[in-house]
Amino acid sequence: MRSKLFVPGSRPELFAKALAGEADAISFDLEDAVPADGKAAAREAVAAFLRSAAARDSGKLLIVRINAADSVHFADDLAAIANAGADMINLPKAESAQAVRDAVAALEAAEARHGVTATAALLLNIETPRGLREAAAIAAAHHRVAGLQLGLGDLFEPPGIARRDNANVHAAMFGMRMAAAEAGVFACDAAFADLRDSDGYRAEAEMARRLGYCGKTCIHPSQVALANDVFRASPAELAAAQRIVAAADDAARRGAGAFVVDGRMVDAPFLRRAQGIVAAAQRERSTA
Ligand SMILES: CC(C)(COP(=O)(O)OP(=O)(O)OC[C@H]1O[C@@H](n2cnc3c(N)ncnc32)[C@H](O)[C@@H]1OP(=O)(O)O)[C@@H](O)C(=O)NCCC(=O)NCCSC(=O)C[C@H](O)C(=O)O
Ligand SMILES: [Mg+2]
Repeated sequence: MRSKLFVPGSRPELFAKALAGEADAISFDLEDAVPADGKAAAREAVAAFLRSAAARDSGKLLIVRINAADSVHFADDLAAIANAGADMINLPKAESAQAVRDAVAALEAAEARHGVTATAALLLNIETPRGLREAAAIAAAHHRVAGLQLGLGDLFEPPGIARRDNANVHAAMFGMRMAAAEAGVFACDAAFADLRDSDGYRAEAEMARRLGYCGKTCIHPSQVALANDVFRASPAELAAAQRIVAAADDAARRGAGAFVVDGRMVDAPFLRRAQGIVAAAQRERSTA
């Protein structure tokens, strides 16, 4: 998931446009992009669209960001979305492992009422000071958790932390990345509000990539190509990874766990990374 494009659930005229674009994932928002008096219509519109053939056959990863577990909208969101066929449910403002388990229990109760078995994975937003402090426990809270999503709007704006200071962004990114790595789930980078600042978007995306994030959130179609470009392995990276994977077969035949490729020692962690790059490129080819 190199690019994850947000579409407000209250703007159904954008749904088909989002599907027609190049984003790997579409995230239908029921939370902050939807005003309180539009929540009911938005959740019905999103649920109906998810059930449509256009959505089902799109090949995109389909995500719904519901409202936070402590909000008055949470139960109604679950009731509408639990059997709509989303690939992932995105829970905002995750703050503790127990709260995540409680949210999963509520989701499973909603699924049971619809007579469906669990299918959607969970993407949890780390976007509060407590959430960042608890991120490793949150990521490991339940086997349905597939990834963590950084939310720098919520994390930085209320306490007045400057986004243009790379050290601030790096600290938050690194903390969440370590938590995701400890739990073995993916990390997705934050939305970026300044639509005119493509250099700023790219700089953050490149920092996220260097930290092992899988992709970056987009809030406008103009950001999708940037994210896809930054998170796609370059031909040189892919070729180097392929050389490592090929050399590993030879090394295994010789009984060697450490070997040299392109002048660098390779052992298990380097091989795992190379295998990941090759597998991602194969997935990209098979869905292109
Ligand atoms: C940001 C927007 C409100 C801008 O909308 P608009 O002014 O309509 O954009 P443009 O006129 O520049 O649009 C150009 C064309 O692209 C289409 N478009 C625009 N946005 C989208 C979209 N998201 N998906 C699909 N298509 C889109 C327009 O219709 C135009 O098409 P055409 O007329 O045919 O040329 C808007 O982009 C928007 O609402 N974006 C999503 C906002 C959102 O969901 N925000 C919440 C998630 S981010 C977040 O919460 C961060 C996190 O939680 C944190 O804490 O940090
Ligand atoms: Mg947020």
